[in-house]
Amino acid sequence: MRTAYTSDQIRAAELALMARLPEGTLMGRAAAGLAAACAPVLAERRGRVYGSRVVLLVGSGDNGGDALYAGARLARRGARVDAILAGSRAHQEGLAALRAAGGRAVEFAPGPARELIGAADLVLDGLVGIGSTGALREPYGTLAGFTADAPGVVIAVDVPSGVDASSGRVDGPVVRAQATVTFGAYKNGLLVDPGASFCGAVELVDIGLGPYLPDPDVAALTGDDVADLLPKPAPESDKYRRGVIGIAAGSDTFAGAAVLAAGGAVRAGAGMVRFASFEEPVRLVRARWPEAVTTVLTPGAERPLDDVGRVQAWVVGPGLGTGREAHAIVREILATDLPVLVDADGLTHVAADRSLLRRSGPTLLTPHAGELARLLDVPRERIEARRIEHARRAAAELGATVLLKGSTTLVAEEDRPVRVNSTGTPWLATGGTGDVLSGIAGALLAGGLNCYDAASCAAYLHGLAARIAAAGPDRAAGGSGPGDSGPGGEAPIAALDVAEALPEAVRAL
Ligand SMILES: NC(=O)C1=CN([C@@H]2O[C@H](COP(=O)(O)OP(=O)(O)OC[C@H]3O[C@@H](n4cnc5c(N)ncnc54)[C@H](O)[C@@H]3O)[C@@H](O)[C@H]2O)[C@@H](O)CC1
Ligand SMILES: [K+]
Repeated sequence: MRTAYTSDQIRAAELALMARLPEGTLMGRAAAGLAAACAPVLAERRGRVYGSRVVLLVGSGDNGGDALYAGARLARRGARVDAILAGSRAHQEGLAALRAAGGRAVEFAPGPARELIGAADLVLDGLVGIGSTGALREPYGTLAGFTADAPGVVIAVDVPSGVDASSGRVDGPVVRAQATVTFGAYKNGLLVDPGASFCGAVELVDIGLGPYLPDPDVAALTGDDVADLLPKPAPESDKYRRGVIGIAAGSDTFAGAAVLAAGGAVRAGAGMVRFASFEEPVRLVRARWPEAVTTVLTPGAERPLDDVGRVQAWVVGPGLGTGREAHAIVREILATDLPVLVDADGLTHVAADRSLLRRSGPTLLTPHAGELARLLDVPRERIEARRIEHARRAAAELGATVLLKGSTTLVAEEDRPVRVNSTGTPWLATGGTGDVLSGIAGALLAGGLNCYDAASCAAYLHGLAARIAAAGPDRAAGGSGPGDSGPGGEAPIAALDVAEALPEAVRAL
């Protein structure tokens, strides 16, 4: 499990640790780790540290102090190090250390700053770290802008300046780093978009904070965690014990969603899939997934699902439509005390009538930002900008587990860390992949996982399967850290490809 924390949590842990150590110890550890991460970057560009050019962007706080001390270490190894002092003050001991090591420091001025950055092999962003509040002020914003054209490598100190460490929010100018060297523990903003997309590869430097950290605010499952959580068939398992998932999806207009949701469930290992819907989706599901047991629902029936048979969990909503008949299906399913996953059109019914969510069984909602905007009556952009906050709020307000889809998918449940998914590829942003995700999560619910684990394992497998489908099985296994997904060398995928790659994803865990 990879865990992450808010700035306040980190600061409290640092204070507790600092109280037991001589002054300056933590910053010394941080700077040593930072310099150690920079040296190979310089060696790669120049053959060695000696003679390379390093520019430090130095803000007025301790983040700048880290950059100055690391710069001093690199200067002692023969790098030419120039610090650009952006704040009204700078960390005095750090500045003295840099000067003593032969480094130089200049006050910010636009022309010279741009020239220095343009000539640097490495730019260290030490403008602000966990002490940042709000959008970058001037001249920090201008300096962040200059780094966009830097020909050298940009490494962020602790957090890319402009990214809010606690939320991942980005409100204005921001440093886009190729790598981020972070101290003590991951910060939420390094794992959650939009912040995560500015971090590059994240390297964690241990400064001894571990014993002082509280329960994490955010957590990311690893492949090992998912392997441990996944229900496994035992020798005595039969299809009922492995979990029967009921899926109510598709309509005569949107029949394809049904095939995709059923495919996700079949390939994710459901013991049995019972599929119930209107005539056209049933015909298509039967043709594509003969494994599914299908029921055509009687239009206008008072209890449309009476003939479906027993299930252990339900998925309702993908492509189901927003009319009266669909509403009756959603209502009947939510009236059971079974675990229910509500997606897509199902969420529209729930947004129009929240009383549907007052139920005895567990509920998993799987909205994208637009659907969550309707559920919470909040503008979509605000949700995109503050994803952790809104996923958490939705879970509390709606009394459900909430899986918020997006470039970093989040799973929120009251009183638990928000889980952030670390797998995926930009190629996943294509129609129908959400329906597959519903089927996977539904199969895991029916298999006995609770909503929180089913949602986070489903998101992980879905992202991994997408990578495998996009990259080909030989290349895609392994590597599942945030920020290391990318479309390089990958090919477009269709939603069913993701379902088909699920067995390979499970094998690769
Ligand atoms: N506290 C500790 O024990 C350790 C802290 N470390 C470093 O210290 C950092 C935190 O240092 P600080 O608490 O001094 O805070 P920062 O250095 O992150 O930033 C605070 C300074 O930036 C200014 N500032 C805040 N928001 C701004 C904005 N939007 N635009 C422009 N200026 C802004 C503030 O006026 C203040 O002077 C960490 O991120 C990490 O890099 C490390 O050395 C490890 C040990
Ligand atoms: K920084």
